[in-house]
Amino acid sequence: MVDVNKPSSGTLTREANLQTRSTGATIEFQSVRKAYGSVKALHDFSLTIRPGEFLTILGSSGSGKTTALNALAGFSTADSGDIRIDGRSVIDEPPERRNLGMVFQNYSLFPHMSVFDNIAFPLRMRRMPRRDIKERVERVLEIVRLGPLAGRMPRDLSGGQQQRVAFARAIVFEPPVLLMDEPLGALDLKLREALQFEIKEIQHQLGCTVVYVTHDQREALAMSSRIVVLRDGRIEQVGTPSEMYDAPQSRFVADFIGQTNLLAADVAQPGSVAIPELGITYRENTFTARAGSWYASIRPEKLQRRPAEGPDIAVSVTIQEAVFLGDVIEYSARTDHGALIHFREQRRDRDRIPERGETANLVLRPSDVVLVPDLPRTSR
Ligand SMILES: Nc1ncnc2c1ncn2[C@@H]1O[C@H](COP(=O)(O)OP(=O)(O)OP(=O)(O)O)[C@@H](O)[C@H]1O
Repeated sequence: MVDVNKPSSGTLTREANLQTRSTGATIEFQSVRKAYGSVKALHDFSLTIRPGEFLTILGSSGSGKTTALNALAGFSTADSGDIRIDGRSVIDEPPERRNLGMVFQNYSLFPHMSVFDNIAFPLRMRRMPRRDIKERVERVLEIVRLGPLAGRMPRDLSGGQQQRVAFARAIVFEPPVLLMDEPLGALDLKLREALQFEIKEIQHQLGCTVVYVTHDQREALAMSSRIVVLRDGRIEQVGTPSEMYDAPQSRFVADFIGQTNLLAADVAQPGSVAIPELGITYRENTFTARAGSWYASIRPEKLQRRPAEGPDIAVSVTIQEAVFLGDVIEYSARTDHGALIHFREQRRDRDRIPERGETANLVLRPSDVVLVPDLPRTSR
């Protein structure tokens, strides 16, 4: 029997024979603007989301994520601009005409309806024959592994189970687009990670386009085909998770996505870079950065204790703290020029962990330094 209380590894959903499959839609935001009084929540927001894409809108609180999602859902009206789904403008259509599946943080299940009836609701609204409804709901219950709980009321379910019901209700009518606003925000970390896999797996099989909102960069990296970073209502950068991590285009994105060391850098002429806090100057011909002040973003795993080779840059440090994380050790260390930096090592068997006060030589490849501009905050 399926244990519905246990977070899934994803294998069960794979075994469920999915016949449900929708074709994902293309979504276009065209210069969408929205202000609340003097607060400009969304400035000239333009973005094309491809069919079947898992697109995450990522940003800190108040950056405009929900405003963008609500404009797409039809819960709020854009001040100007257009939103198209498969080429059709939906800007004047009420939410129910847009045919979108939606999942929010607070489950929003109907408390007086059983799990079955909650999931059946969108199909009844669409006047589907009773026999087809039963078949569809049972199939979706199997996908989200809630079959044994079909007769329960929402109040008798755990948070994770309620969220699975909300997810089932959103996918049961096979929508071409699924909107999710912080759907896992109320759950604990372990359950959140298990459901991340499950949602991704099911979306992959359904083929629908997903627009997902979160402020959690780890969740965005784990789930998305592409991420949009919003800052103060503007798009700061759009890219795949690896593009965002490996090639951030601003100090903000470098800092927001993953951990990094951000250090002031001076480019004297194209290809000649000084990072005073590391006490280094080096040449890197692939840099096309213009002369001036930049920030060097160096990911902690790029700093390594190993012999320098060829063009490698060496940095001498004194260990401050070593944090044992099982397979990985994270260190903080002080450079000879006063900067506190972080580096991270995979732990190998029987490696001795250096202690506080020991010196170490770290090595870095010039191509692992990403120079980013410090773009100012925009005024609203
Ligand atoms: N109904 C409203 N009335 C006035 N201001 C609003 C309203 N809704 C949103 N705002 C403002 O618009 C800006 C963007 O809000 P939005 O809810 O889109 O941000 P968010 O990124 O989703 O934030 P959070 O992660 O906290 O939900 C914020 O400054 C917010 O205070």
